[in-house]
Amino acid sequence: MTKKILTLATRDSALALWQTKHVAAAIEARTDYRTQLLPMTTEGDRRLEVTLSKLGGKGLFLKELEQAMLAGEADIAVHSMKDVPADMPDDFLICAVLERADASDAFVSNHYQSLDDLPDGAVVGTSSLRRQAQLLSLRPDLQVKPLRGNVNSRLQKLDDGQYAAIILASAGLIRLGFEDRIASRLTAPQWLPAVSQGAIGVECLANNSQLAEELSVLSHADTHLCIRAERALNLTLEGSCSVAIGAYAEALSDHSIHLKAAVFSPDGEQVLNAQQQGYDPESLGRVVAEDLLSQGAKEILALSEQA
Ligand SMILES: NCc1[nH]cc(CCC(=O)O)c1CC(=O)O
Repeated sequence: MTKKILTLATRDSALALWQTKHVAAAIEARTDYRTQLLPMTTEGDRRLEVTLSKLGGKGLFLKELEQAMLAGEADIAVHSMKDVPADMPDDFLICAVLERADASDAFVSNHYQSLDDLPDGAVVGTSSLRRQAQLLSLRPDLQVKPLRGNVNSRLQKLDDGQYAAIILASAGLIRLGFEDRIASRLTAPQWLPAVSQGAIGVECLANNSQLAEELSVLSHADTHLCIRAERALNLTLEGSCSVAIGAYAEALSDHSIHLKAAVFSPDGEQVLNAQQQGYDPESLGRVVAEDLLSQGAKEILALSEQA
């Protein structure tokens, strides 16, 4: 019998293609399916050079891929979980989350080893309010300047000399073969990544429960638990990637999860922290979010919406 072919919808950026080929290889190794890719340009990609930080978290990297699944042109879509909004439309579900890679942010510079090495008033590139806020909370003297585009074009802008340093996700750099550009890692608990950073997810139609079941073998149990906790936190905070929320969950040896999260004002002057350990990822995320809300997170996140 010939094997059935699964069509994987993907964005057409270098990073998205790497991630989708990674998922395709796992599917071919662990299921009876063969695979083909359907690369697409999403609205998020078209706006990448302009206004993304305002639009992030609204699923602008997903819509075209989801439409391809509804139209029967694709069976699944592959995403950076970081780009998947916490509240998914009812028609879709995440059927697998692969083992998380390095979740840290990377400090990338051609002249300096770390944040502490930067001279007074140095220009650092990022368009993420979360990264901006953490930079300024640690180093209020720095000048944070916008930096947009895909990973390759952001590195090019650093090399052009517009910035003393830039901040990118370590996972994206490593996947594209740029690990040697990482001068140092900004790691938890001192520095928190975005919700779901470093994790790749597979989305399918909610009514395709057979496929969802078959693809669940791709999932990494501990990663999936951690991502569920972080996403539950985001949902309760009504966060998107355009607001300054940092979160990082870790699975412990007794199968519990530890979740640490923070909410920042865009200028980094206000920082709320919360952390908790628990077994149920959804209630853990909610409890940590409620702790942050009781400390005034709503008011601080409202500052992000205006920024
Ligand atoms: N915001 C875009 C985005 N979405 C996922 C990654 C990197 C890979 C990942 O975090 O899984 C990046 C690039 C970056 O933030 O530097």
